[in-house]
Amino acid sequence: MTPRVLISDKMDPRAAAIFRERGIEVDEITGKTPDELAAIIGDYHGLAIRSSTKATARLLDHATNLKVIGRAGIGVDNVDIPAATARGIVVMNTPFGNSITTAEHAIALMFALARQLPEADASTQAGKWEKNRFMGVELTAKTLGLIGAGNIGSIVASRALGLKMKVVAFDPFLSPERALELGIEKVELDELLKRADFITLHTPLTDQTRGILSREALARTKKGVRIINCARGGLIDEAALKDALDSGQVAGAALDVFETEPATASPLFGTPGFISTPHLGASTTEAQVNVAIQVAEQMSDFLLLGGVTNAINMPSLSAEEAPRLKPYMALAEKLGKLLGQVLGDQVRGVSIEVEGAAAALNQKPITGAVLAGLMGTYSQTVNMVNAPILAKERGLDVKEVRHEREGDYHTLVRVTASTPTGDRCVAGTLFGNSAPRLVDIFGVAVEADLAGHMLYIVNNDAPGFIGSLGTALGEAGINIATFNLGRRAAGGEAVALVAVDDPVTPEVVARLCALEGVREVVPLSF
Ligand SMILES: NC(=O)C1=CN([C@@H]2O[C@H](COP(=O)(O)OP(=O)(O)OC[C@H]3O[C@@H](n4cnc5c(N)ncnc54)[C@H](O)[C@@H]3O)[C@@H](O)[C@H]2O)C=CC1
Ligand SMILES: O=C(O)CCC(=O)C(=O)O
Repeated sequence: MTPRVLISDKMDPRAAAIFRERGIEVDEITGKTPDELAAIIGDYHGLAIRSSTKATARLLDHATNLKVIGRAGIGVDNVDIPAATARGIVVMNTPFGNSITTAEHAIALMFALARQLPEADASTQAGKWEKNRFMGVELTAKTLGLIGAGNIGSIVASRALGLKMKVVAFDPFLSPERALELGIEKVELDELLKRADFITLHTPLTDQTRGILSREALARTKKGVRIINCARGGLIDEAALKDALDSGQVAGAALDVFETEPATASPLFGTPGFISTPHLGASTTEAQVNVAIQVAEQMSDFLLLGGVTNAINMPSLSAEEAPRLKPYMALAEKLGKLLGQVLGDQVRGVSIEVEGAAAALNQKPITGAVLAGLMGTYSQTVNMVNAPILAKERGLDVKEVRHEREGDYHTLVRVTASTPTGDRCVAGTLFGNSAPRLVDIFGVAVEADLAGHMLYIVNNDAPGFIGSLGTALGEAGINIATFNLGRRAAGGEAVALVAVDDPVTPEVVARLCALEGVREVVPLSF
């Protein structure tokens, strides 16, 4: 059967041309409402999008034939990845095609802020010739504070250094070696806020980065700072930014992205010193050609040949290895995700050991899956293919160890993370050669399926704890699906892995932390 692809956002015509050349039927239907899209999505095997289409769980419920979503761009926050994964839909992005363009937009906005270009243009074209009204600032010798020094952030850094600026960066995952290579200084957020004359944001929107420029953070900035956001709305508290512009704490702000898009109204509009563009970061001919060609090639390869490139939710694989390796990679990714969610930016290195039956397999995809799971908790551009390169760039020390002998399990994958406070180890096996199971978490034996929403809880082993935990979750309306317990010794440290039916909010986490004997609570999702 001929595959059919729907292009539902405005995309360079080369994408449609490639699909047609490769024998795929393609429709370009843009500007549809979610309901209109839901009514037609069932006819398609591929969906090619930019940022306007929201691939929600509701839309995907109607996508009965959909096999692949291709994002012509980087951020996949408009795609419900767990919902796509649950429905077996591969989600791909094009991690590097628009990064130079987006970095250039950030630099353009920095110049626009420094010289008040939009206001000066409007005034001049209104016939006012207000030469004395517009006094700018030089960029040379000023300090640029980068929040996020990944792909785009590092390009911004190189351009800023060319402008003779000093660049400081806050990025917990930036290694000192990489910072040195980029010629920038790695600092803590507070230090950046104190020192930066300009701040530019280049992180994904995650639970850790949401509101990173909060009201409190804005209050700690150098007075007269200028702020640029070409990453994602939600990184800055927009109401607090408005107040900071009004008070003069922030001299200028340029936003390409907003908490709610399209942003057709905002209290920021019309505020002196405020500049905005309608999510134009990636909008150059060059970037749009790059991402359109790349997404169409990747999606065609997948639909016609089964080739997987730049997938967010699936490892790249050859046809013969796939069936044997797939359950191991699912296990490895879950172990990496578990470590990433519990240990965050503490992980300096990982050792991946395969034992028993696992030792007979190609270890690279298993390592790739561990790294993709680990780094996927803080980067949207990481996938099976680029995880080892990114790990190297970030100075993550990766070791692979193979033990042919069998231990307690006929097959085992063990991942040990080295952190400044010591090594932390998790291990899993396959039940029935296919079902991943966690069997060891930080030295405590358990037997747990890592799936859906979970809670990792460390508590003092004491009578009554399980009851109070169940009551607290029940009061929050959260249903427990499964409960796994383990402990180092009676009366010592105990670990609970609780699968729950719904995500656990930070408020509920805070309530659980307050229960007697609780030492740590981390919400997990798989
Ligand atoms: N305005 C636009 O049109 C465009 C926006 N973007 C957005 O730009 C952002 C960055 O993209 P890339 O550089 O390609 O991503 P990337 O994944 O290469 O880099 C993100 C960086 O953020 C860092 N990071 C993660 N959590 C952090 C935290 N809590 N604090 C500080 N740093 C943290 C990561 O370590 C990483 O170095 C993404 O959100 C992407 O969607 C990308 C292209 C176009
Ligand atoms: O496609 C676009 O215009 C937006 C690009 C973007 O935000 C991204 O690639 O993350």
